[in-house]
Amino acid sequence: MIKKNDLFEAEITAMTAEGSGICRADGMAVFVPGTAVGDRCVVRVVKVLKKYAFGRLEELLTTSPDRTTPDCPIAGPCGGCVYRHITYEAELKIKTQRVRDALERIGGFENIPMEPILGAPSRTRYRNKCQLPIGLSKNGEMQMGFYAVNSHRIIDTHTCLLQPEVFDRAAEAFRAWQKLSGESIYDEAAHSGVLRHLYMRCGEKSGEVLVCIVANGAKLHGEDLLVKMLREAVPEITGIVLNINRERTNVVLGRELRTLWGKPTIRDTLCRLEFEISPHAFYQVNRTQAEALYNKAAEYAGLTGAETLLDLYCGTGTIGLSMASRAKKLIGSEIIPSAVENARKNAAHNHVTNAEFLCGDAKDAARILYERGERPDVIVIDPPRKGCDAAVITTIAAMRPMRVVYVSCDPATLARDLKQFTAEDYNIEAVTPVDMFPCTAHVETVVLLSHKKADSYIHIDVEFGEGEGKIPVDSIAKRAEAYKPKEKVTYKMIKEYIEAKYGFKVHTAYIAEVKRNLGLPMYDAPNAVEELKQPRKHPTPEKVEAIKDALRYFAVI
Ligand SMILES: C[S@@+](CC[C@H](N)C(=O)[O-])C[C@H]1O[C@@H](n2cnc3c(N)ncnc32)[C@H](O)[C@@H]1O
Repeated sequence: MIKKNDLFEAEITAMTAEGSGICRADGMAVFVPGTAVGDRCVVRVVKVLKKYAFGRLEELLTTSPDRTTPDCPIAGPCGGCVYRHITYEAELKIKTQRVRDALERIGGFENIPMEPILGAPSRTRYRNKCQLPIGLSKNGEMQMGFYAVNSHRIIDTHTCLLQPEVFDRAAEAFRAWQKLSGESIYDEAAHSGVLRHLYMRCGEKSGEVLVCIVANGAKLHGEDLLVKMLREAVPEITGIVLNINRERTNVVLGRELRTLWGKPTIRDTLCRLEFEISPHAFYQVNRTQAEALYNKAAEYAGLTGAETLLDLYCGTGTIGLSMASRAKKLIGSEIIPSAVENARKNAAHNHVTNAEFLCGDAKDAARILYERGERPDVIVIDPPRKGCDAAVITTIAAMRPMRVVYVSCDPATLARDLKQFTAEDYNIEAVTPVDMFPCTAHVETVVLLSHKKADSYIHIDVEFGEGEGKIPVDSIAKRAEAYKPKEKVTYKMIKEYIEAKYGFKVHTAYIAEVKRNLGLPMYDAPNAVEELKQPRKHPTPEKVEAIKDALRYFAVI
């Protein structure tokens, strides 16, 4: 049995979803970051759990043919680019395999109709947004850059190959201003000091740049000087704003904004539509690949101009709006009110007159639309990482659209949801992985589902509710319940995951507190309830994030 600090020699044979290489020692899987399939290496055991272990690469004995020299000096410690040490060809193969594996193992599908992955034209400088945390070094100097892997330790960084070069210039001007003005730096532990984050957005097509300083206060020392220095160094800047965030939180942006100069938004063009983007608005960070993804979704939607299109989880409406000219009617639905407001504005700004946007949980929105008698011909769904609520899929199936286009950012929850769709009479017609975030572990997938009996179905209208001839809403909930994942995620699993990944322990009560704040069911936490009887401190923001990460990992959220 291997134990911590053991050294062993092994070959990397596969990759985890997070981009670590997998090898075996004493029959146990060991995950080693920074390795590649085909590497033969000496590994030091860092942590041993019941079923797997974590290791550190100590020495590379034989290098994988997939390896390439990382072109970024902080690729290792930063941890953002888990694939910068391998070729793009190899990265795309890994991402394709990840989608295939999830569909086979979780979904139980065979003969998957996979199309080639849509790779990106560039692995560098593709992001149009950055948020750089600011902190103090041990000798009291400002540090700005990225958090080291699994921590809140800032790695001072002057360039990031994922971000446009214009952000580097703006960041340098900001650093120079901080030295001159002496504005204080935020201290997370003490919740004191002013400068928290430098947040920037740029319009790839418009060339506009917005610089947003996130501060623990409503005023900066030397605001005029800041505006002057930024504008002189970066003439592309079209707006400089101050975001006020006085909360003890890991959330980057506060609610309040004050414009220091120029305009508080930027414009960008996506699929021939123009979008006005504020610091708070959701917008795809890789515009070029977002277009590739939307074009594939539009191809799968197969609109002719006669259809009603429903865009569930529509965010600021971008996917649906990009297809609106090819549909008779577009209905978008989204849970965040400000995103719905943005979607309506985006529609008006682009003279789209056949669109309507609703605000609400997808589950309720789908049911309300069903009850209203809407029978969309095509439904596009683009849910968050946790996938769709089972009740959403059940109601979609009751609407019997000809086609469903599922856009997913997590192959595991996609596979789970596709299993339900196929049980609800839908066939998987095509699957295309899309690489939206080269060098990182993320992969998006677009799937086309079509109704199994599209040519021969009888249309039955069903009324939800109580009374004769109506279907009780309860029965939908029961049907949906049957599709919920069966494996029970225990507190122990969450604790083990966090200890392995972050190196610290968390109380059951902390997990329970985070679950309760997220509105998750608490029935499986008798110990947590006991522990909560004792007065206890609340988890630190770092622990809250670690717990949420674990809940996401186990697909609880
Ligand atoms: C992956 S984003 C997709 C956004 C949009 N389709 C786009 O491409 O820009 C998922 C969206 O689902 C929304 N969302 C999350 N949970 C939801 C729910 N339960 N009901 C409705 N919308 C939800 C999020 O606010 C977010 O805008």
